[in-house]
Amino acid sequence: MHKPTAGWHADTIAIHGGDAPQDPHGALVAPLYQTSTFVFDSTHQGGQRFAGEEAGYIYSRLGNPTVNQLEQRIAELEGMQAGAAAATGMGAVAATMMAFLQQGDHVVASDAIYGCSFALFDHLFRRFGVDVSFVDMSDLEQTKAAFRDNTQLVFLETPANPHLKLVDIAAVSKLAHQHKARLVVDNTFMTPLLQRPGEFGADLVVHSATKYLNGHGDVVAGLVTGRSEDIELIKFTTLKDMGATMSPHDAWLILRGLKTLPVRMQRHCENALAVVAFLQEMQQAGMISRLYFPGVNQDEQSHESDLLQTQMKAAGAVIAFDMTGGFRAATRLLDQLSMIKLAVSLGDAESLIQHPASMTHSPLTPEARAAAGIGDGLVRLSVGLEHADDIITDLRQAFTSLK
Ligand SMILES: C/C=C(/N=C/c1c(COP(=O)(O)O)cnc(C)c1O)C(=O)O
Repeated sequence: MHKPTAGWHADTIAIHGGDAPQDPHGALVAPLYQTSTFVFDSTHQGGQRFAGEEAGYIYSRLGNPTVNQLEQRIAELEGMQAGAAAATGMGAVAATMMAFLQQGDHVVASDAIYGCSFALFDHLFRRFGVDVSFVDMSDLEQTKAAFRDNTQLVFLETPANPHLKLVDIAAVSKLAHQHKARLVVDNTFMTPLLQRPGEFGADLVVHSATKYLNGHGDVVAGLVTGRSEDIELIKFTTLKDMGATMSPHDAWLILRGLKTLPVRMQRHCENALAVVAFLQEMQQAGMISRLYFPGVNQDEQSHESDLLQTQMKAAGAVIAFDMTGGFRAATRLLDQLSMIKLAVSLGDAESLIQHPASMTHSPLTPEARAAAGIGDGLVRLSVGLEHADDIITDLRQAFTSLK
């Protein structure tokens, strides 16, 4: 039966997007194809499939019906032509970047990115002869100056991990394309519900699906979307041969999580605004020296409020703040919380809090951490789906205990 996907809202695509594998029994939820390999009718058919002469599945590292359904759904949500699924967010980042790089190439990367993405670029890529320039992409002149004749890729996160720095996707995309480079945007903190980087010139959009997309803290996975030819290259060179493909079971869980993504993002964002208001009280009380949340520091980046209007539908639900008392105060605060969990990751139903300098961004060199403004007093909070009052009550008792 033809599915009229054109014109659907994201809320509908999140539930019905992607072609469900044919099921003879009419199951509402497509069966999970938890299989490593697929049986051929004949030797000839097997050869035809390997040769690409006949459509059909071969082996789950090369493609799987459940995984394909997810890849199609995330591509429809991002408004991109195609998608590819990876075992982790880092698998998606690595497979995407390496599909377009070779020894002697150059990458321009934002200096505000997740610690392991920094480590992949700064440690691993350099070992294989790819040079990376890390720049403050809120400074377009500095960004422009970083390009070289051999620049093949530009990589950024916005809002960036850990303190939500915003980057003008359209402006950086223009610079990338002027230099015949592709722009890769990591959209993990927003999801396509709040931001679609492809609409502002991103060529490839990557996600840690571990976070909001799955949203239940029970999967580690990654996704990338883009033009069909780029996604094919990623799927059938780096992902296939690096072996960083997603399991069918993880894809099935993420398909399940995506159904509630729209309502979850709405609640995450509502809760975050209430928590920001409380943290602003702590800032006025002198316990927080600086609060990071899109649109909060109007003085710093009025351009930030423009971007919040033009490329984002909401500010998201990750908040960061510098404790006035530095590392010691940050440690005491985190250790005092009871309902909010002291754990890395983000985008789960449970509120999670962590210390970037010693945890998620510990792979950064001290110089890189300083350049990215990640101090020892910085705390990052992923606001969950609990009742906002209960989140605030837990924070309030922890702050009170510091007095
Ligand atoms: C512990 C992990 C955290 N982040 C991860 C992450 C990844 C990498 O995603 P996998 O962890 O490989 O699924 C990619 N892109 C972004 C913006 C991320 O925040 C964390 O920050 O808490």
